[in-house]
Amino acid sequence: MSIAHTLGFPRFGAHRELKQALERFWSGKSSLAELLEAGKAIRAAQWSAESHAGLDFVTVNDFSFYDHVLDASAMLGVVPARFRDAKAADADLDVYFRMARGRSQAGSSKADVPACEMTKWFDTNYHYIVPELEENQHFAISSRKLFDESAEALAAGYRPKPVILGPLTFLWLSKSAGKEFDRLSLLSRLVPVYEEVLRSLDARIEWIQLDEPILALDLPQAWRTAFPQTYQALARATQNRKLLVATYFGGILENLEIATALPVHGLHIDAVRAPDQLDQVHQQWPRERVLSVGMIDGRNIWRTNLNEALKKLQPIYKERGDQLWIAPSCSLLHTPVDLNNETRLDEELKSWLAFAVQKLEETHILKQALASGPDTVRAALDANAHAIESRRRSPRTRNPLVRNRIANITDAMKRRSQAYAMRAQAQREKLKLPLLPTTTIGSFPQTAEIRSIRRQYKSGKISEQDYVKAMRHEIEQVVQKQTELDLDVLVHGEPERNDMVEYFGELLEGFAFTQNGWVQSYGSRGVKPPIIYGDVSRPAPMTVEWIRFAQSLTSRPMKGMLTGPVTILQWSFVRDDQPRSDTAFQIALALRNEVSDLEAAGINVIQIDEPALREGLPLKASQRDAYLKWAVDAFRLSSGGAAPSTQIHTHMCYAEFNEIIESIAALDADVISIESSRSRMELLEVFQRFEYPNEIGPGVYDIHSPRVPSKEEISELLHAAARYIPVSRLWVNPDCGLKTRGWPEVMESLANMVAVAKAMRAEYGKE
Ligand code: MET
Ligand SMILES: [Zn+2]
Repeated sequence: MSIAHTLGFPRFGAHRELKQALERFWSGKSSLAELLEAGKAIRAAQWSAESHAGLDFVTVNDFSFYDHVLDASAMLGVVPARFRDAKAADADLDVYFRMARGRSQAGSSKADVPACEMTKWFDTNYHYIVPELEENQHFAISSRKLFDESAEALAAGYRPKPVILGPLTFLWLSKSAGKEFDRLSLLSRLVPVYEEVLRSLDARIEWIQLDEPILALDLPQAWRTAFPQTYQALARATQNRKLLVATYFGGILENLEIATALPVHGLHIDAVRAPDQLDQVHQQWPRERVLSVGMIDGRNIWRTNLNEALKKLQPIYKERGDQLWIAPSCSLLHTPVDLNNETRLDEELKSWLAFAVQKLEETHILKQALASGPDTVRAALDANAHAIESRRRSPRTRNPLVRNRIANITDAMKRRSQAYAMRAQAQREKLKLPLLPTTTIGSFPQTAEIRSIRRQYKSGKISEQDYVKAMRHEIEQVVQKQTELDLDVLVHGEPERNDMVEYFGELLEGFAFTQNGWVQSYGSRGVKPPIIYGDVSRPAPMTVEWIRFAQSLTSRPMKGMLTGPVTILQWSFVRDDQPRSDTAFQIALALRNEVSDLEAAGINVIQIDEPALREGLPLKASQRDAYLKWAVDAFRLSSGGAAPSTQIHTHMCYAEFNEIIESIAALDADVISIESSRSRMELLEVFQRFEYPNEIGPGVYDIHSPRVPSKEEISELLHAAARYIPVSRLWVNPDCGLKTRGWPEVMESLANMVAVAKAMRAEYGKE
C-alpha cells in the first residue's frame, strides 16, 4: 500500500492553545505540569487529526514549545555559555525558554542575558532561534523530547514517523558564537550524536524523516560534498529503520545527483513550489526507493485541484506503485488549523479553501484514488472539481475594470515625472526643512485604551461617531507631543490601525479575513494573514480623512502613511490563480490612487512602507532578478504618479541590504528610512559604496527595546552615519514604528534624538 503522510502539522493549536499555555506559564499563572499537559493535549489533537484523515503515519516531534530549530539545539546540547548556569529542577525547559526569550534564570538575581538571535525560516514568515556554535563545540544528546514524544505516540497506539532537523541543515542555519569559523568543520563531531539519536529510537519505529530543506538552495560545493559522507554514517546507524530525506520550498534538480547518492530509503520533494522538477526527479530517483511527492500546497490556503494532481501522479504511480507516497509540499506549520472553525466566511469562498485539516484529507483522497482507483473516492473528487470550477468561474475573483487598468499600465506610470535632483529642489522649496530633518516612522504607542476603543468599535459597542472622536482625540495628542518635541515632519500616529496590512486589506476589495486563521510566527506569537482571493481595488480613500485631520492641526508637514504593495502581498495568503506580480500591481494601482487623493488633500510628504520587500527575495539566485524587477515596479507604480514636489518616503526594517542595494535605489524614493542602529551604521557602508543617490534616515536608535538611548549614543551613531552619507542627505529618525513602546520612554528617547539633531545642525551649519 502506498502511503499518505505529512511532514508536519501546525502546533499553535486551532484556538491558539499553545500561546495561551505559554503566556500563562511565563506569567506564573500556571505550573510546569499544566504547561506540559497543554503540550500533550496539542500533540494528541495533531495525531488525532492525522489519523482521522486516514494518514498512514502520525508525525512526531513536529510539536514544539517554542521552535523546532531550538528543539534541535536542545537535543544536540547546543546551549550557549551564557545560559549554561541553570540549576533549577526544570532546567531543561527553563534553559530552553531563556535561550528563546533572554530572561534571566528563574529566581536568579543576575542581570538579564540577551536571547538567542531569531531569524526567518527560509522564505517564510516563521522565525527560528539561531543555534550558536563554538569552534570547539561539544555535542551530546541533551533532551529526551524526541524519544518521549515517540513513546507517547506509540503508547497511544499510533504508527509514529518522527521528524528530525537534518544535520547539514542544522549547521547551515546556525552561526558562529564568537569569531567566524567554518561550521562544516564541526560535522565530524555532530554526526556521531545524530547516529546515537537514530540508534536510540524505539525499535518499533519504521521510518524517520530527516528534514534537509537546504537541498533546495544553491549550495556551495563543500556543503554538497558533505551530504553523501554524512548520510553514509547515518545510514549505518539506522539499523532496520528507514530514512526519508525531506526537501521543500524549492526544486532540487541542481542537487539531485547528490540526493540520489545518499544511502537513504526515501526522498520527499516539493512539487508545488517547483512543479517542473517532478518528471526529472521521477526519472532519476531509483525505482526501488520511496519518492514522496508534495502535491498539496503547505504554504497557502487554497483547495488543491485534485483531479489535475491525479493526472500528474497516475503515470508515476503506474511505474513506482507503492513506492510513491503522497504528502503536502512542506510542513503544514504555515497554514491555519481547521477551516471548520470559520463561521463567518461565506460558503462560496469557504468552498475554495483548505486549511491543515482539509489538506490532510486531500492528501488521503489522492492516495486512495491512486491505490484503489478514483471510483473509490468519486464523491470527494467530484465535490473537489465542483469547488475548483466555482472558483475559476466566479465573477468575485475578476473585476473587469481592474483588469483593464492592469492591461494599460505604461512605463511612464512607473516613473516620477522628474529626476530626483529636480524633485529635491522642488521639495526643498515647498517643505523648507532644516538640515538633518527629524521624523518618526509612523506609529506612536498603542495604549490599552486605543486598542480597547478599536475593539469596541469593531464589535459594534460604540458608534462610528464616538470612534472617530476618540481617534481624533488621540491624533491631537500625538500631534501636540510631536510639536512639543519639535520634530520637523509629523505623523498622525496610526491609532486606527491594528496591523499595517490588515488595515488596508479591510478597506480594499478582493480581501477576506478569517476568525481563527492563525499561523505561528515564533514562539507564542501568531499572525492572522488576510486572504487575497480576487482582483484588488479601492472603493474609497483609505487614509485621507485621518491624515487631512492631522494636517489641519499643524503648519508643519504631516506625513501620509501607506503600506506598500509588496508588503501587503508578502504578509497575506495570496491567490494562486495568477502570478504574484499581477496581484502586486493591482495593489499598487489602488495605492497610487490613495497617493493622489492624499496630495489633493494637501499632503506633501507620503511614506510607503516596504518592510517585507527584502524577505520576498527568492531563495534561488536564478529567480531573484525577476522578483526584484516586479517588486520595484510595483513600488514605482504606487508612487510614480506623485508630483515632483511631493516627497515620497519608504521604510524598511529587518533587512540585509547588501544584495539588493541596486533595487533599493531603483525604488527612487526621495527618502528611505532603514533599520541600522543594531548594526551600528555598518549598514550604511553599502549605501556609501554604491553611492546611493537619494536621502536616507538611518534609524538612530533601536525601538525593539524599552531602553532610552542617551544623547551620547545617538550622537555617536549619527556622526558615524555622517561619515558614510553627506549630511545634506541625512534624516534623523528611530529605526521603526513606536507602537509597541510606552509613552514615557518614547518622549525621552525622541527628546534626546531631536536635541542631537539640533546640536549637529549647529556643528555642520557652520562649515
Ligand atoms: C514594520 S515597519 C512599521 C512601519 C509603520 N509605519 C509603523 O510605524 O509602525
Ligand atoms: Zn519598520
